[in-house]
Amino acid sequence: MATGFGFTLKATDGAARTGVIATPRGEIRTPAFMPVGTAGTVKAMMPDSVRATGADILLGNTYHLMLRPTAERIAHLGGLHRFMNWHRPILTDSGGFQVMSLASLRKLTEEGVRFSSHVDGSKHMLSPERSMEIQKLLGSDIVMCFDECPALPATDEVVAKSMRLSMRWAQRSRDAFGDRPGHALFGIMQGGVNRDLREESARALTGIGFDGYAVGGLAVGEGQEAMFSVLDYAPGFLPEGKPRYLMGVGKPDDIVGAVERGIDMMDCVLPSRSGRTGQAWTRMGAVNLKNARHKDDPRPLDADCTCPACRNYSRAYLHHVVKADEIIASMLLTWHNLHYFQELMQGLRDAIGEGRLAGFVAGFHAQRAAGDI
Ligand SMILES: CC1(C)O[C@H]2[C@@H](O1)[C@@]1(COC(C)(C)O1)O[C@@H]2CNc1nc2cc3nc(N)[nH]c(=O)c3cc2[nH]1
Ligand SMILES: [Zn+2]
Repeated sequence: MATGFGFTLKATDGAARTGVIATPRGEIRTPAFMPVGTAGTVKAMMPDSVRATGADILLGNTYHLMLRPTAERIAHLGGLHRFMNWHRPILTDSGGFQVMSLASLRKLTEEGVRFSSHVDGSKHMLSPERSMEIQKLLGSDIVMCFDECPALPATDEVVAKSMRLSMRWAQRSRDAFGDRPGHALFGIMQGGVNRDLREESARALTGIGFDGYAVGGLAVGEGQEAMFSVLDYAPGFLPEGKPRYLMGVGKPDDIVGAVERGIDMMDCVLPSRSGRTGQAWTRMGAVNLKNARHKDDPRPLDADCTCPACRNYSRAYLHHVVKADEIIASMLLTWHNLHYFQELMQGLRDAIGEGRLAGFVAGFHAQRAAGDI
């Protein structure tokens, strides 16, 4: 790991691991869930509230911040931590995935990607070198290589061609990142759902050498079964002593299955995005607070949850403010969802640490199957 970074494995249970990533801005307990703060904010949350849910690290996006307010402006104002008032670790995605999923008029070449902003149509370019420069300007603690994530389904030929481009871009990212004590660079494995291509990608990345390794190219619509079939072998292609980060995942049962298969870090817009649409995630399963059945229900969302929404409000109130599209609805449900996701991560960390993950997972699934939610 880079100077100032260290990953200590504390326990394993089957393929699952629990440990700590030490960084200059604080420790990250793994397995870790990273709330997504795309444009310098975890939507509907104050930074102190994000911390209160149990988050050790959050995610920012090169693509969004380079367009607005620009990385140069954030650097001029003291960097992303100062700008958004979050002084613990930040991981930034490198922009390639967001360009392909959000920008228009994209032109992909060996050099990089030229595209038009989805914000104002202005012309931009991202390359491994420019992505490293932007992430350095932002001051993020964990920098992601610039890669290309092919949309699935795709032929093996298309996936292979894209993966090999990403591996050349990984080398260029490494070269451009240089030696930055206190900052880590993570490589991103590609290869779709093809085991040989995944292994080829892992060999290429470990040959270059990174402080951590992401499993990319998943959570792009392939479905849980296909994702788990890749995770049954892909983490094992990566160095045991380095963090393994599964990008863009996911629903609670995706998270549990990924941790069982050796993943240490995850991020997903789900808890925050669904919180803004009236959807709550609970130990018993998903609850849609738009549903009229809640309008007279005096019970809390989850009587065993200690978050502000569950401690102080009824389902009837949550239903009312969701239906009225009140701002507090997004605040309360986002807080609850992030609190639940972090509580799930703590449960996983404790279970792995005590060698009882199988029982924890069985209980997790049993709770979701049973009872009225
Ligand atoms: C764009 C947005 C907001 O991010 C979510 C969500 O939409 C959406 C869109 O389609 C679904 C699947 C429904 O979820 O996919 C995102 C979650 N999956 C995901 N995020 C990723 C980020 C990644 N970053 C890099 N650099 N490389 C990758 O290979 C990569 C793969 C990823 N997979
Ligand atoms: Zn709650």
